[in-house]
Parts: sequence; C-alpha cells; structure tokens
Amino acid sequence: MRKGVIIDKVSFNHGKLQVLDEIYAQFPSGKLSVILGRNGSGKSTLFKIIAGLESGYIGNVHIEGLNRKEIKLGKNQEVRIGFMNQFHQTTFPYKVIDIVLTGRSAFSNFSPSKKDYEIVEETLKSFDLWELKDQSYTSLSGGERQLVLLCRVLVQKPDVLLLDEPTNHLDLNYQVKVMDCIRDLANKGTMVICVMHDPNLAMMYGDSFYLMENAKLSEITNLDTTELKQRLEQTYKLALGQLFHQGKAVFMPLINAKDD
Ligand SMILES: Nc1ncnc2c1ncn2[C@@H]1O[C@H](COP(=O)(O)OP(=O)(O)OP(=O)(O)O)[C@@H](O)[C@H]1O
Repeated sequence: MRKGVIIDKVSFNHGKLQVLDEIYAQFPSGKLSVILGRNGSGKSTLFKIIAGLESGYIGNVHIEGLNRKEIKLGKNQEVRIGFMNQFHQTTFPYKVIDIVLTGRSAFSNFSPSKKDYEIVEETLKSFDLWELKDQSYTSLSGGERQLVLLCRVLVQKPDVLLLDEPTNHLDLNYQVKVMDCIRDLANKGTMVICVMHDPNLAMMYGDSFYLMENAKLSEITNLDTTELKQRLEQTYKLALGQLFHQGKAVFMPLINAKDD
C-alpha cells in the first residue's frame, strides 16, 4: 500500500533563526496537497528537506515508508522523487531539448534512447513548446523557462512530485494548463505537493491545504468558509471579500477597505 509522505516532528534552524518547529504532516498518495504561507515562512525549506537537498534537520521524514535519509539519489531509487525548485539559474546555453532530456538521465545509461526522446517530445508538445526545442535555454522568457523545467521534472515520471510555485511567471492560460496537468497526475496516483501563493487557484485544484506560519504547519482543509476567510486575513494581514465561483468560495483583497 502506498504510504505517501510523513513529516514527523521536523525542526530546522538557519543559524539562530528557527524556520521549522516540530512540524507534523501527512501527505497522502494520489492527492494534490498545497502549502500556502507568507514569503520567508519556511515553505521552500520544508520542500528541500523532503527532496533530500537539506539534511541538517531534527525529526523524521518518511517517503512511501522509507526514511528520507536512507533514500539514495540517482538510478535505482526505490521511490522516484521529482523536485522543481523555485529558482533556476542555468547560465549555460543548453538547448531546450537537452535540458528536458536530462530529466530522463536516471533511465538511460550514457545516451538517451528512442523512448526517452519520445517522452520528451510528447511532454514538450503538451505545453506547446516543441518549436522551442532547439532554442537556447538562456534565451527563453521567464515563463518559458519555468515550463521547460516543469517538463524536465514531468519526464522523470516521478512517484512523488514536489513543485515549488509551479505557476510562477506563467500567464493565465498556462497557469490553468499546468494546474490541469498536475491535477491529472494526482488523479492517476502521483503524490503531488505544491507550494503556491494564490489561495484561490490552490483551492480550485487541491485536495488538502496547509498554512506555514510562525515555523508551524497547520492543516486548513476542513475549515468552513468563515473560518478560512478569517485565517487567511490573519495570515496575509489583509481584509478579504468573498465570492462564490463554480461552487467554491474565492477570496479577494478589499482594496482601500475602510471601517465604516
Ligand atoms: N541559506 C540560508 N541561510 C540563512 N537563512 C536562510 C537561508 N535560506 C533561507 N533562509 C531564511 O529562512 C526563512 C525561510 O525561508 P524559505 O525560503 O523556506 O521561505 P519561503 O516560505 O519558501 O519563502 P518564499 O515564499 O519567499 O519563497 C527566511 O527567513 C529566509 O530568509
């Protein structure tokens, strides 16, 4: 049975700054879980711990029943973890197709196979990026870079997909396309965790929701609409108005709100 990701009493400091304080969470398989929170609240730090890029934490992280610290990187991983970081500073002018092909490197020994090329082509085409395949990555726009890096993670066919702000830099059309794709992967069994900044987009697509605040992670999935609005207002320090859209509550900032 798939066990998902379990974060058990995880604490982490950057020097004297306590970023995570005995965090507990259980992210189930085949679900889309979303972590919200203010800038600097520790979301990316938690992601790096789950992805295995940060090991100096206290507590335990289990992925599909395996202790994170015992999961080996590279080939023959017992569980494939795809991670898209928030920042991408590739300065080398590699072609788009080559960047995406590196996502298949765990499957091929030295040179990509026909199947690797087919998966890369299909993925780039699904985001209308095939015509950019021979273009240098460094010449792409911010949104195009974001999509190419998403494609690189998707071609890994991960069991666990970690996406730090996947809709960053994207126009409305691509935001929906990317969220549709992520939703579809979760429906087909992939465990997806996303860090997002737009609570409305998150709640239109997600299954469970968490708020990172004061070094703690709280689940907000089952709050009723009034409680949720209050919680978001406290976190973002904004007065919010509420609308109903496709059967769900959406929250918009009240601009120049006055107490009258
Ligand atoms: N390498 C580092 N050294 C020292 N402090 C760091 C380091 N990386 C992050 N921090 C601090 O840790 C805190 C949490 O950072 P983190 O990147 O996890 O936040 P975040 O919630 O992902 O923010 P954002 O939404 O802006 O991406 C911030 O106060 C940040 O300044």
